[in-house]
Amino acid sequence: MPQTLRPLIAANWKMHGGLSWTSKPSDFEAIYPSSERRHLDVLICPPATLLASMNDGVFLGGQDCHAAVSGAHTGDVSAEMLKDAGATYVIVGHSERRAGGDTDEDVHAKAEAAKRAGLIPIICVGETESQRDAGQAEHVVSEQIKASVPDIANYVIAYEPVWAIGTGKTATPDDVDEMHNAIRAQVGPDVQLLYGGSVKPANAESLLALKNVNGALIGGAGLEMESLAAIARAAPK
Ligand SMILES: O=C[C@H](O)COP(=O)(O)O
Repeated sequence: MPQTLRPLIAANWKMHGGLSWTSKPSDFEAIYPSSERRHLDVLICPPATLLASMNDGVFLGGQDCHAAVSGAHTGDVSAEMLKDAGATYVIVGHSERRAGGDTDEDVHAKAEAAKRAGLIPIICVGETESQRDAGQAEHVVSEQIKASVPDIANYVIAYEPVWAIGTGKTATPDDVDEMHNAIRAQVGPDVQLLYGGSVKPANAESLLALKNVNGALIGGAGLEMESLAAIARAAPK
């Protein structure tokens, strides 16, 4: 089925990588040249320490931000700092940050901070395994969206079932289809919806072919440029 929204293939490197890895985005360009991928966008979200050293033909993003512009917030990075270092996007509300204490209200404030700084927030939502088993998945995700998404025009939603992250368990295309159709009905036609959770080259095509899946948020398989490129190549043209 034709997609109306441009695919976004996003790699979240989490706490992996160092300065010796800075050749990787240029490796990506060699493996899958931008001249062949004008129909999609590729984003790499490295650790903040690497952002300023990367500038190789893909979009860059942060993995989290503080809601304030600056101040006495030891260890934090503001959206403005990410922008200054070359970011276009920032992930907010990743389940690994929510597990560390981020509430929907925090995620809402961080998404507003992203807009203030001129970044596009990728707002993550997703249910736990016990919530899914209890039949609450759609309700949980809908409530997270209501509470986490501010009144801004330009944002991305990443649906990441917590039980599928880094586990090798991928939601079935039917499960993803059902959830993404529900999210689409809630947020309207203009918001890119990414699926995340054990996306690999082997399952990317079936997930990216779904009508309301407009890209992927990739953890482990996004660390290697070959597998990231294979996933990107699976996106519909
Ligand atoms: O941000 C990415 C997600 O947490 C997915 O990670 P994963 O692809 O390793 O399951």
